[in-house]
Amino acid sequence: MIHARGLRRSFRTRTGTVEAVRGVDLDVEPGELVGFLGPNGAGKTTTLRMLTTLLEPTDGTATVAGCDLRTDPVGVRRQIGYVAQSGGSSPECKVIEEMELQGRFYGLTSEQARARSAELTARMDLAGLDQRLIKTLSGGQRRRLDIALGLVHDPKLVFLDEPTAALDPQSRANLWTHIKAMHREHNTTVFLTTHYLDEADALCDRILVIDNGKIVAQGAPDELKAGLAGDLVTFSVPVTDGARAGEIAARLPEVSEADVDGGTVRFRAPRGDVLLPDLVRAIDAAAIPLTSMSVTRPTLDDVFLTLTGRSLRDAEMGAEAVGEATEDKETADVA
Ligand SMILES: Nc1ncnc2c1ncn2[C@@H]1O[C@H](COP(=O)(O)OP(=O)(O)OP(=O)(O)O)[C@@H](O)[C@H]1O
Repeated sequence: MIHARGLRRSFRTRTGTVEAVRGVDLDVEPGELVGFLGPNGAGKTTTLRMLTTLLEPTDGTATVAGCDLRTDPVGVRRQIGYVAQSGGSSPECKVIEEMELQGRFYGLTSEQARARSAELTARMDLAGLDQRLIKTLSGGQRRRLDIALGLVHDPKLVFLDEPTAALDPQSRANLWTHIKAMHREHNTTVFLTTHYLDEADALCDRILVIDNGKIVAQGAPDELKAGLAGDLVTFSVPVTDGARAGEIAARLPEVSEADVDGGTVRFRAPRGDVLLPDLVRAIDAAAIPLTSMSVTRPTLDDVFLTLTGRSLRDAEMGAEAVGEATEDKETADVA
């Protein structure tokens, strides 16, 4: 559905050239829900704007929904839906007017546009709000309307740029439900950017991690986490049995970093949950009484920390501070 090779984009600013995207290769297959995760300024939006034909790449090639980005940008635009970070609806318009206008814009007859609007407003939980001015909608309702507008022409591929930015936790969870339903029930391929770890974790089949304009890792959320040191397994036994329990644990397959502290044994394993039954059997066979046991999954923040040497949250805070100091965007584009 998306195949990009060596995508690059630089911008000339007053203070020099910014290499926003520095050679991105990516493949998204039909029906996937892929998250593009990275801190502020990592290059997510720039990549998205290139893939949606809004920005010409400085270098590289891509096909999007079967059309070549450079030679057939109109074909790309016909096939995709794009929901920008800022949305695209007019505050002074009524919901129904905006929906129908969007339908007409994509070549639907008035009747088709009306039917499509009714279907999408129902799907996005906006039924009953048809006659409301868009400026009176809540943040969550407005984001759902933005997504409905992006779906008017029934695209097989939808790009969502920071879909839940600035929403409260309840509205975010609600929007996730709608995005999942769109993906599952209509088999829509979704490519979304986010800098929320929990969002990427909860929503996405696969995550591409971008930092400094380059993809630094990709995989299913669980794969990425398991690719680290693995889950942390902790269990407790009587202090007198600690050393023996530690030796038993260390003999289990794929166990690393086994450590004993009194009656507490800790170790790492790629899938701690899968290892637990074997561990329980082995400890039981040695007639050692178990008093407690837990498995802790590494977080995506741990993944980011391992890959880049800093936490995603620190990176975001750092980028925000830099962004405030050098607000130099939109100076001049280097095509
Ligand atoms: N038009 C522009 N002119 C100059 N620099 C730009 C322009 N657009 C983006 N940049 C710079 O390119 C880098 C990548 O920006 P981009 O918006 O793609 O990041 P992002 O990962 O989407 O961040 P955010 O999460 O804040 O949206 C940043 O350093 C940004 O300041």
